[in-house]
Amino acid sequence: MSRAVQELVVELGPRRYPVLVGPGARHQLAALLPPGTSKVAVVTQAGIPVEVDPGVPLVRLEVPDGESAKTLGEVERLCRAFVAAGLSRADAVVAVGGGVVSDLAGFAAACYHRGIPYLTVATTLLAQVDAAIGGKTGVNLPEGKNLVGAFWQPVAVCCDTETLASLPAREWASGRGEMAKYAFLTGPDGRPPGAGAAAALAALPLEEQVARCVAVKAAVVADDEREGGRRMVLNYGHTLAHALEAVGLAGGSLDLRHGEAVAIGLVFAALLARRLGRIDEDRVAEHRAVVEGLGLPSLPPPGLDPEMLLAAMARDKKARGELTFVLDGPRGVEPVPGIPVDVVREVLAEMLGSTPSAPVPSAPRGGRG
Ligand SMILES: NC(=O)c1ccc[n+]([C@@H]2O[C@H](COP(=O)([O-])OP(=O)(O)OC[C@H]3O[C@@H](n4cnc5c(N)ncnc54)[C@H](O)[C@@H]3O)[C@@H](O)[C@H]2O)c1
Ligand SMILES: O=C(O)C(=O)C[C@@H](O)[C@H](O)[C@H](O)COP(=O)(O)O
Ligand SMILES: [Zn+2]
Repeated sequence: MSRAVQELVVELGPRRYPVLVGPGARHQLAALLPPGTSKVAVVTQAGIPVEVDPGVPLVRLEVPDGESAKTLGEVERLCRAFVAAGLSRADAVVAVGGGVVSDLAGFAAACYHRGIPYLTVATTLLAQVDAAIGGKTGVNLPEGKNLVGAFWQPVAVCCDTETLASLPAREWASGRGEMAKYAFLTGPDGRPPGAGAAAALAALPLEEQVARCVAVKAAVVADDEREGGRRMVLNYGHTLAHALEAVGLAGGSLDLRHGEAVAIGLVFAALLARRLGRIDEDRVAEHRAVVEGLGLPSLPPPGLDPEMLLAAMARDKKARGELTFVLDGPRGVEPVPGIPVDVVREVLAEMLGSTPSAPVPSAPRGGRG
């Protein structure tokens, strides 16, 4: 069963769409295009060895590698290439890549002609379990991550697990950072969220791991498409993660993948929840054990300026005057507004003062790296 392509659905009424998960899912792309599509722009990166056949003429457009490619300038370049290719509202954009490609191509599709259809063939673990689904598209500003964007749902998503064969080890680990997040949101098979859920997820065949994460994300998105409330749980670990990434983008020597930053952010959120009396030390240790067990860092690299991180966190999109953090607690993980900056500063000092411990690498079943 798990080797076949499964079809999950993001239930959004007239904009509901399928997410195909499994080996060879990309070969169904042609059948997923909106009827009447006459051509597509395939947006990808030079280093991604994945070909797609949409069954209609295509123009192949490459975007640069890395987080620094998520810029408004790159969106303009893409949109001008769409004009050059004669793309109309009857055509489509197909993103073939990881989260950088789908965030960029999705946002370009959302803007071009005020919105044309787009589809994603997700080729990283992180994109398959998270970035390709849910319709958050956008780019960074020098001031911070994902500060400009749109909710623009894809027409369909292919999570073709065959494409992961060429994924570098570090990108596998980064994808597991988002999977660690899911482990604290839900407990599959009746287990409570946390270490047991992470172990249960990791024990599944790869296709099933991806499908479980997609199912969790699809349910949350269907319930709260535009992040009025519950969807914020998908941002667990992201308030510090985005600040770390923003500091990296601002020219520091920080080199963190998104999933690595999320792993550190999950542990930070646990420390903050403990400081606020929401969880105990054992639960913090559980967060550390989960991320380290997945081969991910639980502490930021040394030498970071806490005030730069605090300034970046103040620009988080969940903030409403004071900071909003997604925190674990007696009711599980939930958004918590009104977190005083001094408390965050104190917990940050605690974390930055800790001695980094080496992550313990271990690959889940079906995962490489
Ligand atoms: N929109 C969302 O809901 C959402 C969710 C999570 C993350 N994100 C965003 O996604 C981005 C991170 O995405 P990512 O982790 O996929 O990183 P990425 O897109 O930068 O890809 C990582 C690297 O893997 C390469 N690559 C991709 N597929 C490959 C393949 N099959 N074989 C070999 N190499 C391959 C890429 O060229 C790149 O060098 C961040 O910008 C993050 O903010 C968005
Ligand atoms: O889909 C969501 O909602 C998420 O928050 C998923 C996150 O993993 C992802 O990193 C997302 O891009 C963060 O969005 P942002 O709104 O905090 O920029
Ligand atoms: Zn994320």
